[in-house]
Amino acid sequence: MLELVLIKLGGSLITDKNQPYTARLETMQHLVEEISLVRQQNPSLKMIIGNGAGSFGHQSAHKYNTINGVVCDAEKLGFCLVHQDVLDLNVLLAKYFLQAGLPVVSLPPLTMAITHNKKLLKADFSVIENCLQSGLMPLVFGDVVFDKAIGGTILSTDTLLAELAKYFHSQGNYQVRLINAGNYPGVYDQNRQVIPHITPANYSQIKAVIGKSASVDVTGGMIQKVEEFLAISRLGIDCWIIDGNISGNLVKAVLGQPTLGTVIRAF
Ligand SMILES: Nc1ncnc2c1ncn2[C@@H]1O[C@H](COP(=O)(O)OP(=O)(O)OP(=O)(O)O)[C@@H](O)[C@H]1O
Ligand SMILES: C=C(C)CCOP(=O)(O)O
Repeated sequence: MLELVLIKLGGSLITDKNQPYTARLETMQHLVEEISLVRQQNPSLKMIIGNGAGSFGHQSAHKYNTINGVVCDAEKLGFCLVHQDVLDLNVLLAKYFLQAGLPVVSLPPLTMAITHNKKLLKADFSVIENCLQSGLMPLVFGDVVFDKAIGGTILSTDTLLAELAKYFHSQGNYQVRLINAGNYPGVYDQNRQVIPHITPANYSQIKAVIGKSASVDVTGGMIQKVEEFLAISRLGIDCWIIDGNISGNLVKAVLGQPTLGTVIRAF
């Protein structure tokens, strides 16, 4: 069995979500160093990296209401501007990976996925497969996508990584896990204590305390994330939500060692 870890570097972590268009460059560099350490310690582990849009794409996506459709000329221009914003942030991150000697290839989801009324309709992940087979690291991100019903919308990194996790899990030769590193220590309960485990069995008691992002965010914040991850956890894909600011946390989580945070699993 090959081990595949999908890693989301949250927009809340790699940008300051309360300051439009403000990247956290030192944090990016540090996260890249951690992923570099993982590769040194386990060269056979496959990784797919995804980065959130943070205070880049969420700003323009909010301004143009892109998630709800792309019909008029202003919305069409908005679609292109959002795409450019997510590319701009992704380029900053990609450069750190390449400087560290990690073979990442930036792959815009716009070119691989189509939705219908915001739900994934078709996806072609062959380029991601080819990357993994060639020993390269696919680097994806939340993006605009064409939508058969409403013209265009937003596909979040969380949704894309969950789809990719399902896709590779269904092939049967990968043991798949997902790690979400953010600017939060995990999922909080009503007393701001981190909930260690979320399962389909305890979710109904926890749900009420999980909400949207406090910043400009069009893709649903923590509640959307937890529900995406809960859905794939039912297939046996374990998902961790961890604090990416704590040095060494990402390395431990990706290598499968005990890590502080919230784990979402089937039981
Ligand atoms: N119970 C909760 N526990 C933790 N965070 C919560 C909770 N309820 C709401 N939130 C909010 O959700 C935010 C996390 O969602 P957000 O989508 O901003 O994260 P991200 O994936 O890192 O960012 P991006 O979407 O830009 O990639 C937190 O910063 C917090 O404001
Ligand atoms: C806002 C855009 C374009 C992408 C959102 O992706 P996310 O930051 O992973 O939720």
